[in-house]
Amino acid sequence: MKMMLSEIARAIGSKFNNEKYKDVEITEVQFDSRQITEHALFVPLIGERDGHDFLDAARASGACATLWQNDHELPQVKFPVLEVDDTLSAMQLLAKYYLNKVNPKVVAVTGSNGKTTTKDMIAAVLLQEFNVHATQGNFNNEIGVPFTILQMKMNTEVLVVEMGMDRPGQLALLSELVEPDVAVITMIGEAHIEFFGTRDRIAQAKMEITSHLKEDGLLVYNGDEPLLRNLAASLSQEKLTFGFNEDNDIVGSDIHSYKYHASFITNASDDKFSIPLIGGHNVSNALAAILVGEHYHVQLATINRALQKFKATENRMEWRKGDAGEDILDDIYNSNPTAAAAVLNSFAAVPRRKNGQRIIVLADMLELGERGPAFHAQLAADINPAEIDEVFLYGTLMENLAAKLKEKFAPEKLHLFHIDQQAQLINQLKDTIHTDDIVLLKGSHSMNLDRVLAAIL
Ligand SMILES: CC(=O)N[C@H]1[C@@H](OP(=O)(O)OP(=O)(O)OC[C@H]2O[C@@H](n3ccc(=O)[nH]c3=O)[C@H](O)[C@@H]2O)O[C@H](CO)[C@@H](O)[C@@H]1O[C@H](C)C(=O)N[C@@H](C)C(=O)N[C@H](CCC(=O)N[C@@H](CCC[C@@H](N)C(=O)O)C(=O)O)C(=O)O
Ligand SMILES: Nc1ncnc2c1ncn2[C@@H]1O[C@H](COP(=O)(O)OP(=O)(O)OP(=O)(O)O)[C@@H](O)[C@H]1O
Ligand SMILES: C[C@@H](N)C(=O)N[C@H](C)C(=O)O
Repeated sequence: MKMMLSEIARAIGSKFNNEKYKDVEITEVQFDSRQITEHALFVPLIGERDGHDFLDAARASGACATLWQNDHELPQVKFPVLEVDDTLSAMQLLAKYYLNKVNPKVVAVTGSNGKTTTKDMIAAVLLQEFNVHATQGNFNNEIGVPFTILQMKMNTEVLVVEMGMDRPGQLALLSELVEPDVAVITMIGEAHIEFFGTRDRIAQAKMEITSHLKEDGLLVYNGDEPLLRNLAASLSQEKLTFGFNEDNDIVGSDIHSYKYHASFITNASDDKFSIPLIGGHNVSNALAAILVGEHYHVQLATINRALQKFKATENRMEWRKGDAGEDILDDIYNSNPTAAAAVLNSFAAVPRRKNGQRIIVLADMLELGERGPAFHAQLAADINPAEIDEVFLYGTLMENLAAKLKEKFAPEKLHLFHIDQQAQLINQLKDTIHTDDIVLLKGSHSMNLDRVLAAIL
């Protein structure tokens, strides 16, 4: 971006500490002093710590102006300070101003699972024909979405923005901020169900993404989810569905999941598609991306090529090489019951290497509320001793799955380890894993499987 401070002040209804700063040029907006480059407007946010305490660090890194919450004592500095009531709200207001100034088409993506992957697929498809800016990583909340918008280049034609939520009302706020031209809902699972109680309420919260969908906008959603079909029925805007049931607008079929890719066909053409991720769930994500690509008149053959070579964000079913030579399927970004079941079935379909074993490492799935223990036990349905040779379960909630598996399978049938301490898990894995093994790692973000991964890479 490139904006003068005077324009920014007007956009957020703020005032300067000194008019002489009005022509200071801003090319970056950043809330973290550790990430600042230069010509940045620093936005001090209040979290566990107070960002206002890092103004000196921000200036040392190249910040040339700062917002300042007016309930904090003004800094006595010869430096542009723009006072505001709330720095996060001001950043959101500035993002909305900048979005209107650049005026790209906006594709907003949400869903219990698959947001980041589907966002990456859509961005790869639209990049074939447009200047695209997309959410980096998983920056998908009330901080991440405005931050993503403010990172956009002035020549952006399409913004592909991921929107996450874990409470009602959050997606309505983000929908109002971006006013999507296209809204995508990948699926409804159990992510964060602790804060909703039922999948119905999760679906209602996800549908908030359409609260500010443009009148001539489009909703693309998973038509295999009855909750979404029911909620979408009353929407006035155009709707398109994707899925595997015949009553969808685009139907995936003839799915083959291999080690490094999955292939499928659709009812849209005779073309065979291939994506560099495994599992039917990723085919579902690709179907959504095909619909969005076609909506923006990208040729099907071009869409196909883009999907074949798209790069997924790390820790999403990413194959890595372990230090013993084993193949590790890294799916550690997050976990919840539907995602875990989907990945377990995809992993079980990956052929063992010669003389090698299939090993799974599952860590607790968090934010599932009082049914958390039952959700963990239910994963036993997706673990078959004929397909899985070693099972490592990590975390207190995984005790429920361990108990269920012991109930189902005699010890000699299934090598099962339930471990509470991460250090012990690492040691046992190091003792167990051999060169020709394939290993799946999956668990909630807060279980920090990244440390386990780092120890065996
Ligand atoms: C508040 C904040 O900005 N935190 C970011 C900060 O973490 P840190 O621990 O440093 O924050 P503090 O609270 O200690 O510090 C307060 C501020 O001070 C700044 N600061 C600190 C130290 C310093 O030396 N200099 C500083 O300037 C600091 O930046 C704070 O602003 O830094 C981390 C590393 O950069 C950031 O990761 C952290 O960001 C928080 C987590 C955040 O929300 N970031 C968004 C950009 C984001 O989108 N993060 C996503 C995860 C989003 C997510 O979980 N989504 C959910 C669904 C949505 C739920 C929503 N309600 C929610 O709670 O998020 C999902 O399921 O996907 C990501 O990181 O991937
Ligand atoms: N459509 C889907 N249905 C079920 N599980 C999925 C689907 N897409 C992805 N997953 C699983 O969820 C994991 C996370 O995928 P991704 O990061 O794309 O989802 P997300 O919605 O962005 O997650 P988060 O809410 O944690 O940000 C994947 O590695 C895979 O295991
Ligand atoms: C960070 C938060 N939105 C989230 O993803 N929680 C999961 C369940 C976790 O932290 O593991």
